[in-house]
Amino acid sequence: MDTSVVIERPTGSGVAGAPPPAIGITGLTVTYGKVTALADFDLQVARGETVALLGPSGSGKSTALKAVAGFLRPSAGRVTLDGRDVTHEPPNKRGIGVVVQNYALFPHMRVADNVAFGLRARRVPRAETARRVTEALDMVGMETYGRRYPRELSGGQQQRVAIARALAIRPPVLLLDEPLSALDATLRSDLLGELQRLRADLPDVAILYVTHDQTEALALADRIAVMRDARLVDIDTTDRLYRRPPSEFTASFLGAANLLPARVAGPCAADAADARAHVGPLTVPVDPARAFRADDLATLVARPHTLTIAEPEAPGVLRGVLTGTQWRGATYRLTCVLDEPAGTEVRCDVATMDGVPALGAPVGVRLPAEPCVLVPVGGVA
Ligand SMILES: Nc1ncnc2c1ncn2[C@@H]1O[C@H](COP(=O)(O)OP(=O)(O)OP(=O)(O)O)[C@@H](O)[C@H]1O
Repeated sequence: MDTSVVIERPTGSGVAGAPPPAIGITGLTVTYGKVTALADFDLQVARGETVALLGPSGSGKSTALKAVAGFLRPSAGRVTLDGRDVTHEPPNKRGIGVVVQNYALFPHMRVADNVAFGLRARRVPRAETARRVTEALDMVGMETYGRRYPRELSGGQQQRVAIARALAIRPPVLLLDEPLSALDATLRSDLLGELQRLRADLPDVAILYVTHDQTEALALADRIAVMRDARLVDIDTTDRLYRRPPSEFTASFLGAANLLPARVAGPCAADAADARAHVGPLTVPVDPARAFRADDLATLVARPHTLTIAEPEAPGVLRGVLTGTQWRGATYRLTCVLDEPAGTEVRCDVATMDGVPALGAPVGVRLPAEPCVLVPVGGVA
């Protein structure tokens, strides 16, 4: 008799009685020849939730999105939509709205026909199609452009039309693959604002948003999934991942971060309230992202805007030398090289140059009063 036990991973939300996730991805693996583009990837997106897939180029973000859309066939794992297994369904049966970075509008069709395309393919009656095209164009502020051709629109306008086209089918799931990356900085910022407004207009739609731009992820996502080398490395709510990154990689990828070498003062559990670590000559309270043993080497994460400048002889500061200043518009970014931990470079954002010494002069760097997060050493490429 076969006594082996097959352990199935849950595809639902994991909570008895809870609705299945709008998007459920379980153990998804995609290979291109010898390249593993996505390895054993798990992610669930709830109805009404926006999850950003954030990671460097080549980390597998678009591959994950394409597998959800049905544009490629995974070598293992499955995809569910609202609990329905769609792993082997073609894209047009999945009922998903997809927007990619280079608009992909049909050049020979007017804007209204582009937006109507998915509805006509679904044989939606003509009057209803007209109503939904107007509604979708209205949502992206393009209601007066229906008769234009794509070539008569700016890049930002074309991307709005592409979003309207995806929305016209009223999809429960919207996949956005770097939708702003082809636009210049001003347009990107405008359209980011519009996507935020649009999000509020679509309270039930689950959105998976692929980007390598942390600003977009921070602005739009409820949760961020950080990817690296075909794998999901960290996932949490946007606020928590930014304020309390669990790894050096996520800390540095999600905003500027100083990574200070530290040594753990005593054994501590993850999240322990009384944990302390030695940083240079100081012993400071820390917020451990995981359990550490006494004397473990670790890394203290401090965002540049949380550090302040002080007199080098002031108590409780890390002494160093000011090696650089850079005006960044709203703030100045100071670079200091610490005496201890020797040679460690820290960046500190200050609103004014008042009290900042001359380049090459000694300076004190004060850590924030709130404990900084302590993460394991290593992991930044
Ligand atoms: N059609 C393909 N054939 C072979 N390898 C591919 C193919 N598409 C992607 N890859 C490889 O799979 C890996 C993941 O690619 P993917 O496009 O998912 O990354 P990404 O994180 O979306 O990157 P980017 O931000 O640059 O778009 C990369 O190593 C890439 O070179």
